[in-house]
Amino acid sequence: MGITYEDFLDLEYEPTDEDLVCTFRIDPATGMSTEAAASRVASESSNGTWAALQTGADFTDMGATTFDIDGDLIRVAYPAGLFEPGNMPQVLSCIAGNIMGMKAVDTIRLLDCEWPESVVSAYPGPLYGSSVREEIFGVTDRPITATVPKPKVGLSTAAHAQVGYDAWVGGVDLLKDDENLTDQAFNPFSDRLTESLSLRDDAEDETGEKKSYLINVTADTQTMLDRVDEVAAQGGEYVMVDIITAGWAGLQTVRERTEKHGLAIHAHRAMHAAFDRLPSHGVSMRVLAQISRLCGVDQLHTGTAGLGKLANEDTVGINDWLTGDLYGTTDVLPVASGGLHPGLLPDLLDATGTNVCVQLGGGIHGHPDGTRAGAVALRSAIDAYVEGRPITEAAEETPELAVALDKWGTETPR
Ligand SMILES: O=C(O)[C@H](O)COP(=O)(O)O
Ligand SMILES: [Mg+2]
Repeated sequence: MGITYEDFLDLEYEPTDEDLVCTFRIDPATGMSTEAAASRVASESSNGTWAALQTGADFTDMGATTFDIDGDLIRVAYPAGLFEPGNMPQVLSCIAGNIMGMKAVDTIRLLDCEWPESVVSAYPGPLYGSSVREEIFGVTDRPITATVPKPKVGLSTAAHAQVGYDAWVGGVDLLKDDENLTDQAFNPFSDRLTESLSLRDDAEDETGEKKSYLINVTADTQTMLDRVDEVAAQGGEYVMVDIITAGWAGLQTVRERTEKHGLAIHAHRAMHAAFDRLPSHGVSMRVLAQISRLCGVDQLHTGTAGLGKLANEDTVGINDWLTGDLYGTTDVLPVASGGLHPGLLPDLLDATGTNVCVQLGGGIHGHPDGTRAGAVALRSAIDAYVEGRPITEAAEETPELAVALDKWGTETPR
């Protein structure tokens, strides 16, 4: 028995319920037919290589099959047995591994995956998902809100916590660390945790509302686990992980530990654009979101439907996937963040619906009257939207919102 590229292309093949089906867009190299490139994608991502191989009796065929070619789109079916149960790095070493750099294609993009139940069931999925709104904050009718103090790094521990306090009492639900704030000398992790949770308690007393803190535990895996334990011991409800830079293995290990403590995971996606920004190459944000759900994040940044400062692909489609059914697993709460301000909220929430977390950094702290006023403006805009009122009407009663709308209007920042 030998294996050659041709063995990985079968346009008559019908995927089974056990197969993981991946859709790729490919641009074959000069002189390479689509069929030849497509068969190489299936080969290199499963059990083939550039040379024809001889196999003997002690061999389980874990070959993938390209079963559909439609212009530059190809679909590849992978047998579930190719994948180690619950090992996301291993899955990605198949479906987004060597093929991303192989010369048979000038570009290749993993656009979408259809995950079989046999693969999904080996992952924990989120502990809370969008139920954080109700379970942590007791909120059912509105998006929850978050804010990142700005400047994103450099604030002292006391100043950072004070910004959190001002935002909480102004009406924000969640204080969030920025993606590059972890444990630096100007604002050490442990001090920040203690001081912020102390002011959180004050803000809860003052407002009568539940408040919480997304503290960034991102580091090497052992340090992340220590920080997760510390957050739980101090009475936090969440940890935040930069899931792309920390890596899927680290995230999976953190997810095991957060389960033990009942903590939720807020996932920041910094560096995702290295994979998904160029439309013809890499791994789509849609697939990164799917992987995040399997690995068990509760909240995930998914963009702002084109309204904010960051380049976005299909925010609405991704959010639908994250909140849709996946064999009964818990959903994920989408987080809209990056260049938002109150004037953009109606269009944003029209696009995403209200089962989201809305995060404003500059859109709160850049308010001419400061953080607390910025937080009041955000909350007023959210409440008006949920009540079905124009935010311009709410601005007549809430001067903080009027000032924000006057400053930013409905412009999309860059
Ligand atoms: O981490 C984030 O989500 C960003 O720092 C958002 O900041 P911005 O609201 O000022 O764009
Ligand atoms: Mg940020």
